[in-house]
Amino acid sequence: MARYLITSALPYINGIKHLGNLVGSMLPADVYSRYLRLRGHEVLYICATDEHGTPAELAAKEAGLSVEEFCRRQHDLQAEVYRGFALSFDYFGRSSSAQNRELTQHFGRRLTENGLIEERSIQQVYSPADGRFLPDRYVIGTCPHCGYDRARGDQCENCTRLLDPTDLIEPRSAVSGSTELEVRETRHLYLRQSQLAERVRAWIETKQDSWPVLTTSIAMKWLNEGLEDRGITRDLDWGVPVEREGYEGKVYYVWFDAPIEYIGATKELSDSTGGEIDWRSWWRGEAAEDVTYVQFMAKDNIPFHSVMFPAMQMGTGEDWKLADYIKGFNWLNYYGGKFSTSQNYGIFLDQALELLPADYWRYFLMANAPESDDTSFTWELFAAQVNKDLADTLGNFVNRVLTFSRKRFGDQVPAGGQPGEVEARLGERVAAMLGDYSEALDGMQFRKAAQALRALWSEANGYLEQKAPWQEIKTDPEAAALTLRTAMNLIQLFAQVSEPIVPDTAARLRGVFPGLAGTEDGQRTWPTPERAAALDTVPAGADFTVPEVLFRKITDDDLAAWRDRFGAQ
Ligand SMILES: Nc1ncnc2c1ncn2[C@@H]1O[C@H](COP(=O)(O)OP(=O)(O)OP(=O)(O)O)[C@@H](O)[C@H]1O
Ligand SMILES: [Zn+2]
Repeated sequence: MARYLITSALPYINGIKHLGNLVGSMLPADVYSRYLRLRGHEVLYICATDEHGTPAELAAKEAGLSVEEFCRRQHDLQAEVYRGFALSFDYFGRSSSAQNRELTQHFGRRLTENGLIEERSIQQVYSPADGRFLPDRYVIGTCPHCGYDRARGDQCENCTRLLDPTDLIEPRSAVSGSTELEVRETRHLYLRQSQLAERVRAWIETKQDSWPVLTTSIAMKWLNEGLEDRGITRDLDWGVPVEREGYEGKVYYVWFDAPIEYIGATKELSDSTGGEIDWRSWWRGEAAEDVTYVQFMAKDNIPFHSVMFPAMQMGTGEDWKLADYIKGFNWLNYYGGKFSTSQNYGIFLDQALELLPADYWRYFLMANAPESDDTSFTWELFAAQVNKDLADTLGNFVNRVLTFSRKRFGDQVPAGGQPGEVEARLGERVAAMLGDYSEALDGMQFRKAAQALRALWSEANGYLEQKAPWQEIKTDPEAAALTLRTAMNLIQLFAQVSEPIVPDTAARLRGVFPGLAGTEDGQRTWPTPERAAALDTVPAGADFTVPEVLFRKITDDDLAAWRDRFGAQ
């Protein structure tokens, strides 16, 4: 048994997230966590809402709420939606917590003591029309590197380069649209990343062979462009206060405190258990030496996690746990463009759950995860895969086997004769496919994992077609009984191994054999190849029940209505 610390990029607080956020961070982290738990490992899966920064402040204002109240409500709404998607966080915290404030200030102090934070007088964009200094992302203009005309003052979404607002060509205020911007002098703290660049580079170089190319290439691109010192304070009220004279009305930049919240949330959990779970044992020095720390995020977040956060951790001179693996994702697009919360574009998680239960989405998203490239959600593809893989392959198999067996042999698993050649070969193939599936999950190859799971479902259908118990029963009821018992063992295997990707369905499949040992929470395990090949976990005579139809088909009418509702072109 090993210890795994898993974190997924923190969802920002500005509204319910969309399918892109889910597939690019939380869902793969959940699938991996569930798999590792079934493998018997000790897993701590941590996530939280990212609550600081100007967008939260502005959204609160628009909602007529104090920013504290706005964040509290939005946190609860997000938490509820994630429960709906069966995300198995061990803790879902809040970056505005007292724990995070304390840790962020601690990081600030340590970095200052080590000479890695310095004060600079800078020119900052002030908008007289808005009566305020504009935070970087609230200045919009043309990217000097690639010419993208809606680049934000902190980062160009198009070429991922980090920017300063004053780099932008033809800048304007994102708050009021005003182009009458002034540049005024103000003082801010800078993280001297340039001093840490070589240490970070040396660290990334040790990961070149094992991390996804997407991750290391983005990290290296950043380092090769020259790691510049980065402003880490902002003129805002909402955030972690900077403990320094003259810094009243300034807070730490949201990208400074957000990754620290991975630690903060662990401490929130630790405190909520009265110290029973010791946060230090996951994050500090020797106590955390046996921990494997895996982070999940999409590509825009990779620079912060592969370079800036580790630089901060190293810069403290303390023994913080660094990421052992960073799994990065490309974009999931919705028709022509990127899903976007701020543009209200695509399908949002609450809407998705109104249409269909979580597993339909979870399966589709993992089968189409944007791993090697961007991928697209289309309603047509979604309907086709749900209908074929979930309804026709898995759902139909389960339903046919159980209803037919009940009709001919009653409410217990029929005995039948000894497994023959066909069953032996089936067992071998199933074990091999399970091997592929496990390997894909071990390697965090989620598309491959979903494919391998589908291959197992499909193998079961192939077996049933080949044996055709509805024919066998006419001449050899014993043979039909053997086929059905074997098929029921496949159902039981699916109940075990489908859990990471479609956990609610797995729970319903466990309900098929209510008395079976080892199916309770905390007792479930991952089958060994031998156990999978034997196909004999469910004995003859065991009770079974027939579940309601597992997956409903998406009809042409559904498709038309959903395309219409969400806009699809
Ligand atoms: N279309 C997408 N496909 C895959 N991952 C995405 C997509 N959009 C956002 N993400 C990821 O979701 C995670 C949470 O992001 P966050 O809440 O900050 O939203 P965001 O990136 O600002 O998205 P949006 O642009 O929709 O507001 C991050 O890891 C981010 O990279
Ligand atoms: Zn650009």
